[in-house]
Amino acid sequence: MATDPKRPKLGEVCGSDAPLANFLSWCERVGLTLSPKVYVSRRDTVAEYGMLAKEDIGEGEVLFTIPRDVLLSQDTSKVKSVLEQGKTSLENASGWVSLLLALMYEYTRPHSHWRPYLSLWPDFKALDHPMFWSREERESLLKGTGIPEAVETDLANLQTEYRDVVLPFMRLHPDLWDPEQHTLDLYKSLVAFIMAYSFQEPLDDDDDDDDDEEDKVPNPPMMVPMADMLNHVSNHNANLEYMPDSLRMVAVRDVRAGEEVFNTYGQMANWQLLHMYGFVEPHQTNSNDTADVQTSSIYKAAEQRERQGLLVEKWKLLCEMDMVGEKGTFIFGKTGCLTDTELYTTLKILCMQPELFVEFKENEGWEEAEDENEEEKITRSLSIEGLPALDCRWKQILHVSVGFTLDSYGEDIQTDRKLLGDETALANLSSRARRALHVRHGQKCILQKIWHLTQPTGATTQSLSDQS
Ligand SMILES: C[S@@+](CC[C@H](N)C(=O)[O-])C[C@H]1O[C@@H](n2cnc3c(N)ncnc32)[C@H](O)[C@@H]1O
Repeated sequence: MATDPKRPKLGEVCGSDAPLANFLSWCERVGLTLSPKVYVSRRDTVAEYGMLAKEDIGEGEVLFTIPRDVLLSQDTSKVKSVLEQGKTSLENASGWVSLLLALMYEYTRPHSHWRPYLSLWPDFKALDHPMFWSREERESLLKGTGIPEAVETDLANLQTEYRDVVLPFMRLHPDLWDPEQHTLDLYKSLVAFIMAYSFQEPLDDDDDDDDDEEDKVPNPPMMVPMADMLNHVSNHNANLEYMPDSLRMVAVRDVRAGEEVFNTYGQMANWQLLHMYGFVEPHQTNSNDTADVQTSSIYKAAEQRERQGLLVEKWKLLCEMDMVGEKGTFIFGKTGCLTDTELYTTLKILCMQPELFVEFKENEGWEEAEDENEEEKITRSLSIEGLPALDCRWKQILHVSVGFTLDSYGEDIQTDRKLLGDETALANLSSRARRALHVRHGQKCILQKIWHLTQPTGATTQSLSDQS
């Protein structure tokens, strides 16, 4: 391939980083093209490797292009045909097993086609997702955040998957895999690595049909060299586009020379960032931060209003309508409720007069004509601006359930806030404790706001910092 005279020389961009220089040469050989306006570096980035702008970049400019055959997936790995033959036995809930087997194979094969890329992967010992913390650490630092429960599920699933699906498959192919080398520990590290470094191509929009949206099987994850060098912030400036023959990273706004190029890993709340990627953004800057209220807390709060009444029947109907569930949650973001239709329907039914509820059940739904602006009305009424004007019975249920949620954390918001304001105390915290603090505090800020806005009218207005 001819050398582009505008391209920065390898030594210029990588200093003494031989693995990076090797990876960039490989990129040239396989046709992965990098704009001369960007470079990969470990300096001046938020975390290890990242991409920086060498010159000003305009919105819409392509930063790099990756041909599809450079992607590392179950469809491009050397073991592709074996995985395809065993497809039925490899089907599993997560849909990750085939990629995991492909990665275990390529990662431990000295002459893998992707070796220069694989050599750039971080040391797996450095991965610090909560799945590598002790259970006690998770319970004490992350109580109430939803992470301990999510991690327990992950760990149980990956162990079952390895024992029941992966091990039997490897034993059928001793020429390709060896359980002594491809251990449960390696499998677990690769699960965490896929969580943090893989990409999942969105499903085609063309056959968008709301009815079977839930039946659609998502695309399996894949590894995308170069794209996975980019760090994430919610206020990102680049985005990966999926083209028929290639993938390309495109600037979504102007980037000044010297600035880091940030991809987006999706609209990620801090609990999701910590769970899947092992890091957090400060709550103030993470516009996607959220907090959950368990549907069971709404039930408990409704019980205070309607001990003997129709509550059980109403809840059963809400379950049948898929508005609530045993482990369901209502999600609140910085602008209000994000699961607004579900919460609106729940509150409406819970607060319905008995005669109306009977009528509602008989009619199998609302009698009133479908309002075209209904969705907008619902979103507005459960937004931060709309909450104070909500029906006082709805507000009471929300207020009490949010109070239960705030009580479910290990410590109150003032304790967290004090710690965050004390630089010395903060510096003395372990990195895990610090990241956990950011997750908890962000969630509590959102919940406390909802708690405040749903206070019964006429209640003495306490200042936000007085509330627990
Ligand atoms: C797709 S990789 C990005 C490349 C990574 N920096 C590297 O050198 O391998 C994702 C990982 O980068 C780190 N990361 C990404 N964005 C970050 C951020 N804003 N703050 C801290 N760490 C970040 C996290 O460790 C995350 O698991």
